[in-house]
Amino acid sequence: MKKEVTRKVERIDTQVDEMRVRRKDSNALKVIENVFDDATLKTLYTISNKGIIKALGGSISTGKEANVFLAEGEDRNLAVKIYRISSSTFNSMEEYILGDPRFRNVRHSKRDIIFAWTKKEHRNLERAIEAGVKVPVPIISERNVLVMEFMGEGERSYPQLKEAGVNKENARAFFDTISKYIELLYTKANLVHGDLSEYNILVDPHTQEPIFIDMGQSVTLEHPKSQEFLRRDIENIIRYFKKYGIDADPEKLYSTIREIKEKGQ
Ligand SMILES: Nc1ncnc2c1ncn2[C@@H]1O[C@H](COP(=O)(O)OP(=O)(O)OP(=O)(O)O)[C@@H](O)[C@H]1O
Repeated sequence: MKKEVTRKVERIDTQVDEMRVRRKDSNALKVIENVFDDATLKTLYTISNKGIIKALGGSISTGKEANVFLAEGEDRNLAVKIYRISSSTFNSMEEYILGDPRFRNVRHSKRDIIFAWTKKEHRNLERAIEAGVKVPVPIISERNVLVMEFMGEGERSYPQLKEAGVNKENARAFFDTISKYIELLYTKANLVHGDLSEYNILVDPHTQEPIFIDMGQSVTLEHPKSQEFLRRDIENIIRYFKKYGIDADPEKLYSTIREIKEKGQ
């Protein structure tokens, strides 16, 4: 057993090294080193020791505060989101965490905020699923690493809504499902996504089903800015679909969602 674990750990080490070598001459080297600091490598080992990740694959995305990698799981591919400890947007993270009663006891060191943020994304995804919203299934979160279901085919993520071929014929169906998801999140999960746009929604090309992603910043309704965020999410979506002939009133959708919530209380 011990040998097996060592082998897995070595494999991740080699892969990280290979990534470093491959990117040696590029600016991306700095980013890779920022992601795989020693503590993060240790966290990846812990997850690998649990048998969840068998091998780490290529980079899927380098975002403002996190990197997403493909990984080989027990019997399917996984997405591994690693929040960079050296994240530059930490201050805005703090603002979201501090307004959330679920994190009242979190210490305010940068690391603790980032760990809480990772846990928050995991829990938000779980709550979204319970409410009937399609999101990647979270599998484990440890410190700054979140492992989840890979929403893609082969080694490629599903396209973002923006690239998913929305047109005047299919726009209504997309819009209705997305509006329903915003409503379900609010009324059933007590959550507001908080950063919804054509970039944070993937589309399964086989079923044309929208998938919400990036729920680290999603807030509960007690958050002082939850109403502002809900309005903004609705406005972003309505703005996007306007060019495909959907004419919806953001204020009306906002009030409808609030009414459904009040009736259900
Ligand atoms: N579970 C997943 N399955 C497949 N691809 C994913 C998954 N999660 C994220 N991705 C890919 O990684 C990209 C970035 O993910 P996400 O938005 O969660 O990270 P982020 O660091 O917050 O990004 P940004 O800073 O750009 O907002 C997505 O657009 C998507 O292409």
